[in-house]
Amino acid sequence: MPYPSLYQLLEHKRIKALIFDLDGVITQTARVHAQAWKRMFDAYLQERGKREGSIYEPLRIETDYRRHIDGMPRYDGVRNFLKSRSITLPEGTPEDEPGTETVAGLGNLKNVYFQELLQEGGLEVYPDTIAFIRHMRRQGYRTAVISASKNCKTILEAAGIEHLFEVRVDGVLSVELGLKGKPAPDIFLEAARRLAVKPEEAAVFEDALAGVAAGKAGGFALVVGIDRTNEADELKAHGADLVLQKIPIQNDTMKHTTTNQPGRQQGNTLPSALNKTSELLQGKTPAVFLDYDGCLTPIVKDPDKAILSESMRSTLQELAEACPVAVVSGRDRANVAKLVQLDNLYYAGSHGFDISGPNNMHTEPGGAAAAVPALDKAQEELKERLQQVEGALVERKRYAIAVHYRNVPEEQVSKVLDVANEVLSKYNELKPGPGKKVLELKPNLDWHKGKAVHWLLEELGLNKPGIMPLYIGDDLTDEDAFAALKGQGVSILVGEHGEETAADYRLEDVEEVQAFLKALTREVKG
Ligand SMILES: O=P(O)(O)OC[C@H]1O[C@H](O[C@H]2O[C@H](CO)[C@@H](O)[C@H](O)[C@H]2O)[C@H](O)[C@@H](O)[C@@H]1O
Repeated sequence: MPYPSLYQLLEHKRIKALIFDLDGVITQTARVHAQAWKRMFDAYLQERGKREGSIYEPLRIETDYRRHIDGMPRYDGVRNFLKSRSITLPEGTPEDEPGTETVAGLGNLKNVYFQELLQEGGLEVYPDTIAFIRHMRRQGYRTAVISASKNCKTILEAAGIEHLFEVRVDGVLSVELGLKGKPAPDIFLEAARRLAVKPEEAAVFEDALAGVAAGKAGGFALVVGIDRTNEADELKAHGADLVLQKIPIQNDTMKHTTTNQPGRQQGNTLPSALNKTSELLQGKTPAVFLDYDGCLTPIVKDPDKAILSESMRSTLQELAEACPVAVVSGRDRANVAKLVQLDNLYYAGSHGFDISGPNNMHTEPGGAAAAVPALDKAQEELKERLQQVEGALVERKRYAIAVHYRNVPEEQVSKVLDVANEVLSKYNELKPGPGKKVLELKPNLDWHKGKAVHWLLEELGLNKPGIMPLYIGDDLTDEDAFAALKGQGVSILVGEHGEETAADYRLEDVEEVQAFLKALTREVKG
């Protein structure tokens, strides 16, 4: 069997978040650090050798630096390397003059040299990593950057890439939180905690030996060793599951699109579903699944004002008399059922966690009840912290919270998102979900609209050759349902959501959805 690719491993291990070391993985600063260390230590060792009449042995980057310094917090690096030369110095304090003969003083001098070298040589990123991060974020992966360096923020800003990471855990924060340096896993675990994922759901990307060891020790699902210095065996020996000299973006991205996510494309390239009802049904009876906002009603500023038109209601009523119809919504189930006001439909609310239907059917197949205490607490904190932000709206559903920012002034949006992410990071029971001008906090469970659709098909006895499942939706959350119906049914995207889609057809807007549903009813009724 061929060696699995990075993308296959990410898919296979159901990874949700990617945590990147900075120096040597994202930015070409690892060798700048190495030069700064060498400059500082060589001068110190030479002077010390002269003073003590001993032989001066310079710092060797390939061995001394890689084994004893690389990836570690600044003062740990000083102490560790000196220990390897049997030298012990007083600790000193962070305020020590650069060059003072203390651990802190030598570390401070190294930082002066690092800043100088950065000024002289400029700052370069690794384009492969940046392209990969951009690509994966578009696929919905969450991203964090970690670094033992206290210069992390400055470097990210100088490179203009700080926006690519939702979470940053750096040398400054590590000191504040008392995190142990690599090879201890603390820094990676803190990043995972802030991303609200478990280590088993995250991949670590590291070039330092101490860093891959830290990823391994943290129990991360995948530790990718980035081999910039021809040390594949060493990286593996320290715990890397996969070693790459460069992150493959071109080929693997193509493979990812064609094998793992078949048929994904831009929404505006899809054929229209209008006037194609008989072609789509292939003589079968449809089972129709409909999203609510943006599909049955236009998107409006106030979620309470997304009222179903009388005419759409009668279209749905007639369709439901001809075949099974379900509304699969991010909204609260009771709320969406009240908006639709038809009792011969099925309703899957809170993104499919809460399902009801005719004859008093009510079930919660995703197992979200355990997340309610976390949702309650998160709701309370969000309401409290966002009440002063103009336009921010916290909408509680039974099994999700929507933090709406559609009406928030542009300059305040990042504040709303920061608060939402911060609250989210406190609860392992919750995970984020994207939407249209909304960030949702959902139960951290493997359940979504696609699973709800499969569950309904099975439960209603619709998993049979004579049935053609049809799903119509406009949002990113509907992509789970589109993907779930691949090869079994037909998916229709309404309008655009800005990302590639797994849908087969498109409809422009709510009017076209209604025209399509009317044609469908005519087709089924004959
Ligand atoms: O799955 P859906 O039925 O499409 O529900 C998704 C979210 O829809 C609502 O928010 C969206 O529509 C609002 C009204 O048009 C709009 O103001 C908001 O910006 C949109 O994100 C609803 O409020 C959420 O609870 C649903 O999750």
